[in-house]
Parts: sequence; structure tokens; C-alpha cells
Amino acid sequence: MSIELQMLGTGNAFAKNYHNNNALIHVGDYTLMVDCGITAPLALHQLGKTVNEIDAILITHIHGDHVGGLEELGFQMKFIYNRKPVLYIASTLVRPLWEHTLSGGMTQEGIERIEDVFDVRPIVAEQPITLTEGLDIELIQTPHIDGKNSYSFLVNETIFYSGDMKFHPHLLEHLVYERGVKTILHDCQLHPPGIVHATLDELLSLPEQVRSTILLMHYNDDKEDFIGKTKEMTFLEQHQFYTLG
Ligand SMILES: O=c1ccn([C@@H]2O[C@@H]3COP(=O)(O)O[C@H]3[C@H]2O)c(=O)[nH]1
Ligand SMILES: [Zn+2]
Ligand SMILES: [Zn+2]
Repeated sequence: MSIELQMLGTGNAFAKNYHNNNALIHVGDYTLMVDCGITAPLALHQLGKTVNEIDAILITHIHGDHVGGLEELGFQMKFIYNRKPVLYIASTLVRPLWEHTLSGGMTQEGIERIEDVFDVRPIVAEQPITLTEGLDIELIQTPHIDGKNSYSFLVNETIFYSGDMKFHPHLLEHLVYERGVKTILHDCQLHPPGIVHATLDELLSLPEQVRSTILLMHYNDDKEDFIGKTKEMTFLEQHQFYTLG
């Protein structure tokens, strides 16, 4: 079954021309939000949407451009819409998300644990789960910041969405050649050094068959200067709809 992808933003953590690299995945009436960064509530608002239209959120890792909007989302859901949003997150990240990121702002009478605001669904890498009919997710642990857990994921076995990750050609080639992945949505640091992200030059070094599956996201503000310099790879554009799978 195909999915509809709409990026809330396609910028990197410091971009000002683009929102944070967060996404909406639509399957029928179901809407999954992928990451909820600092700019996600504003991006939703600019699309004429409210947080109440989100059925669930999936978190890749704990950086502000991926979780910085969760406090507003959680408070809006609780105090305006009176419901607990479903939060899919690696089991290894549940405590760090609450204790290192959210608890300072959200702790008050009646909110002592993350479960008081979110319907937390801990998930485990390499154990696929069905979110709704036609939407299966499999987390894959991928390298980003040394010592910090970070995850990418497969959608319906054929679409790979990178959380922020270092260049990992072996994984990308394995996904395309051995797992039948048809589309790779990959974060891309346009200017070297990448260090914690794959750079454009690194992604350009992949075999043509792999490059031809790649849509670039999480890019710098001067992305327009790179149009025509990415070989078979193309840039994802925020707010546009893409039918994938
Ligand atoms: O060891 C580090 C940790 C972080 N950073 C920068 O901070 C940003 C945090 O969000 P991000 O993961 O999208 O991108 C990261 C980089 O731009 C870095 O360059 N080296
Ligand atoms: Zn990021
Ligand atoms: Zn990151």
C-alpha cells in the first residue's frame, strides 16, 4: 500500500529558511508525525492544521529539532483537546526524553511522569510493528552522536527514513540490494565536514543504483545553490505531497 508523505520541514537544526526536518505520513485517515521539533507547531499551523489531527508521533532521537516541540504538543493535547497523544519511541529513549528534556517544563501537580501526558508505546529496533492497517514501522539503530541512541526506520519494508545519521554506505547498500528498499529519505549535510551527518559528497560516492533511490532532506539554508549538483538524488521539498511505496 502506498503512503502520502508531507514534510513539515526539510531544514537542518540551524536552518532559518526551512522548518525542522519533521514529517507527516498519511495512510487513509491516519496521520503519523515523524519527530516534533521546535518549529513543528508553527509548521503545522502554517499548513492550516492543529495538533489534534495527529494520531501518533514517532521519535527518532533526542535533539531539539526532533523533540523540541513535544512540550507544546503535549500541553495543547492535554489542556485544549483533552487527550493523550500516542508516542512511539525506542524504549532506550523514554527515560532520557522525560528526565533530560521534558520534565523541567512539564512537571506540575498531576504531571509527574511522561505517561501522564503521552500514551507511550516503547518500541524495539528490528521488531516491526503495525501502527494501523497499511502502515508498518521497523526501527533501525543508526550512528549519529557517539554514545547517544538514535534511530532510523523502515516504512512498509520499502521506504527508509533516516533519523539523523552518519554516512553508513554498508547499511544503505544492504537496504537496497538485499532488503528491497525502493526509496531512501536521507539527511544531508551539504557542506563538509559532516561528522554527525552524511555529507552530500559522501552520498554522491554511493553506487548509481543506490543514489537513484535517495531523496535529500535535513539540508542547509543554501540548498538552492546545490540544485543540479546531486546526480540522481533530488531534494525533498517541505509541505509538498509525495506518494511513496
Ligand atoms: O557533536 C555534535 C553535536 C551536534 N552538532 C550540531 O548540532 C546539531 C544538533 O541537531 P542535528 O543533529 O540536526 O545537527 C547537529 C549538528 O549541526 C555537531 O555538529 N556535532
Ligand atoms: Zn536534526
Ligand atoms: Zn540529531
